[in-house]
Amino acid sequence: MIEAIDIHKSFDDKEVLKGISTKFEKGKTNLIIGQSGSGKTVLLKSLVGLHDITSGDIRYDDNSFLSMDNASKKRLRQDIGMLFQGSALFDSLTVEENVRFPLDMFTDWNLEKKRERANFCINRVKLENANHKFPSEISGGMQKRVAIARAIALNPKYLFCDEPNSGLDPRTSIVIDELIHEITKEFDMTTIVNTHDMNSVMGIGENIIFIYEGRKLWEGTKDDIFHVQNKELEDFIFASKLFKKIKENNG
Ligand SMILES: Nc1ncnc2c1ncn2[C@@H]1O[C@H](COP(=O)(O)OP(=O)(O)OP(=O)(O)O)[C@@H](O)[C@H]1O
Repeated sequence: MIEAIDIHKSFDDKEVLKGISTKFEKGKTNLIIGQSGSGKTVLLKSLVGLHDITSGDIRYDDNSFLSMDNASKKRLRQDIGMLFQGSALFDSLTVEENVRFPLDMFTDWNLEKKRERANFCINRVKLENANHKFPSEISGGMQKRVAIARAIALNPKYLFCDEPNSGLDPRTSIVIDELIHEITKEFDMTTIVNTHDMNSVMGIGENIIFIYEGRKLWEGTKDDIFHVQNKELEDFIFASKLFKKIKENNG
């Protein structure tokens, strides 16, 4: 579990996160939703330590991130898998080399063991036979799978995904969402996904927090979200004509 405790984050005199507290649960896909500019990416980066927060705390399984010494932070980083916007693959490396990269960086395993682990991850995301291809030779959806395989290479306890569906068509987006959801269950990870895609919310939203102008305005599950009386959340959900129609049809 990851806990955010009253997180504030400012850039100069601009306060972007205004006191966010929540719990991201283990074995669940936790979604952070909100319109563009609401602070989702700043929150995600703050949670993994890419931004220093202005005040508050972050607890990883009850260990305060701010109180950790450098050695503990380094160990924690190896327990964190990250999936960035785009896929951030290395163009000059093959699929297998991309997936092996964190193992090359963080383990002292021999080549055979690293290849075995990389291939396990590649097979897990159903990319058998793509090992020797370069990113430019595979589709956007396949690149995203490679990025997922790389993110789980070190068998992380925590998985962070920033807009995993950006640039993908709706069908491929569903496949990627389902893959993230499946591996979360399979490896019992605490997964946090930033998204403004309502299809993702309805597909994999087990625990959702809604951010509006740097504040958490609501949290709940996909089953609750349509019954919430909150103007900002309704504006966010029903910005999509499809979801507006669904609501009208359900009375
Ligand atoms: N390094 C920074 N310096 C100053 N302001 C920043 C910085 N990073 C983000 N911001 C500001 O913080 C606010 C929230 O940005 P953030 O990227 O978290 O939004 P978001 O909800 O992730 O949006 P999107 O869905 O478009 O990615 C924006 O006003 C942005 O300009």
